[in-house]
Amino acid sequence: MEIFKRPFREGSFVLKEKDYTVEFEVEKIHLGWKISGRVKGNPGRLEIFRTNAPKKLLVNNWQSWGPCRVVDLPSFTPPEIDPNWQYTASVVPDVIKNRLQSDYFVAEEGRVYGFLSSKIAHPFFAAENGELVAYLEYFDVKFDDFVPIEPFVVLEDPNTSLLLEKYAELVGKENSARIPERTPVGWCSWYHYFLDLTWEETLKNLELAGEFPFEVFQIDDAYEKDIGDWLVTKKDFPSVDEMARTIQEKGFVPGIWTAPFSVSETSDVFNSYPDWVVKENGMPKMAYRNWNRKIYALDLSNKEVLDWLFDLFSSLKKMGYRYFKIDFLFAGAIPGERKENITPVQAFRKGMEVIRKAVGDLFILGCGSPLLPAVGYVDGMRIGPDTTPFWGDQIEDNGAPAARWALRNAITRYFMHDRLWLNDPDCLILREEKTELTPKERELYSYTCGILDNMIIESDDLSLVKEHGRKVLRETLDLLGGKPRVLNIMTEDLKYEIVSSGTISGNTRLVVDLKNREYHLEKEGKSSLRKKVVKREDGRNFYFYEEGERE
Ligand SMILES: O=[N+]([O-])c1cccc(O[C@H]2O[C@H](CO)[C@H](O)[C@H](O)[C@H]2O)c1
Repeated sequence: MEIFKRPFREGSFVLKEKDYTVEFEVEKIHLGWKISGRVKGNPGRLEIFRTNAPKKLLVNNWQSWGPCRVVDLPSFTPPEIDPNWQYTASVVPDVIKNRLQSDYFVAEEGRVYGFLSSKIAHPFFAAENGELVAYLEYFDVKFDDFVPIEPFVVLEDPNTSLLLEKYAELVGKENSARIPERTPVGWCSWYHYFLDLTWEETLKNLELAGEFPFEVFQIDDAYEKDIGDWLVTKKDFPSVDEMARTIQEKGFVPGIWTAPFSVSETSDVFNSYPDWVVKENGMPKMAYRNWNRKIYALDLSNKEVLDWLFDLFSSLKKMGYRYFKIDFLFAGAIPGERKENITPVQAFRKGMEVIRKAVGDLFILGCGSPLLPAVGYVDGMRIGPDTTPFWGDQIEDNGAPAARWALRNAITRYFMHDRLWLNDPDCLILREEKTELTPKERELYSYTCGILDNMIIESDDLSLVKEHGRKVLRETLDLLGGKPRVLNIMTEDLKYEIVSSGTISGNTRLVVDLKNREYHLEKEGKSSLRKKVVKREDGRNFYFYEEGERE
């Protein structure tokens, strides 16, 4: 093992290079070592750590939709990257096009290597000629004064799941993670209606939602005039204000979808302020392509842009929205030219900070988001690709929508839940028509989300949800409240064993096979204990169980 190109050992060190200086310390911690320090100058792509690469690795993509999966290094070949989506694949696309890349952390059997934050640099690992190398990418930004490097840990124990949980606990503490006490349960329009949602159908579902155990009623992509023009609705919809009022009057928490760091080439906001976006050679730079348009990224280093964002979310809050799904957040962190010379990660966090300030303590669900830089800003986070009303065996495991890969990510990123935020495994689809999912697949998806104690949001035309769907939803909610662990996280056969102690249904165990679409669920009986999560003074979460009625 090497640290800053020297043999790995404890102590304090200084590394003086032509373009930069690093001061760092290697210390022993529980289950391993921690490396922290500071850097000054122009560090570029800074090598932190180097070790022999194992054959089998748990590899993680930087943002919500990307895969977190076990990869066999000897047989790995770099994937094809769609130029319209190169930044969802990687924020350093030159790396992923040539090597195996893992962002933020990487695990092998018995060992986890991980960075505790991404506040300035982008931390990643690359496999190079049989070695595993950890880098901090500083995107050519020069620092006149010392700035902290993102702390790095090496953790060792035969129980890899325990190590990942420990790693997440350290990340949560480092970033003052927000862990809401209550998991929102609700309805979302996207996975039935997609862009064809109408106000008439919204009202129909709002009426039916009263028969379901929902708290949140969230309108997704469809209502807005254009990407960036969030306060103007399409012809069929009433005003954004009236939508909130109508949902509120029915007794639900009004929820709304936006993609706040994105503006389309046709939007009013871009055409009024073409200077507000991230550029390349002085010209607006395409962040990604969707909705048949070029999408640009707002320059979050620009004070005017931040003021606009603050006003947008203050307005939505004032209208009565209390649940904000903020999507395509990776756009805020793409590399490119910005007004101020700060890293894309720093810019992204300025945007997140402003949204959090504007909405106060209301619920923010991150989506399409860089993971580590968002800890401490979001309450919930999508941790996988979009689900689909079909299983998706034939769909590639690259972040494209597929129920199978969405659920796989909910399992492999289970340890983030309750430590970095609440995990959103994406919506349950429980309708009996206009779906190719079999009853077994619908049960399997839902019960896995339940035992993982995740957010439970359903997305259906509720008039198509019959007795089976209602029962599955009830049983899913009864699986919440436990402390889940995936016992065989490093498995390659997509057959996972999950246990959760202290759920509403007692101690539970689920074996779920994503290849053969089979599951086996065991419940030990209803628990009379109720789970409590208390934030300790040191910022970590303390879990305990007490006697008494569950809420
Ligand atoms: O369709 N796509 O190409 C595409 C690419 C990437 C993400 C994506 O879904 C994202 O946005 C939609 C609304 O547009 C929903 O809010 C999903 O829940 C969210 O995850 C869709």
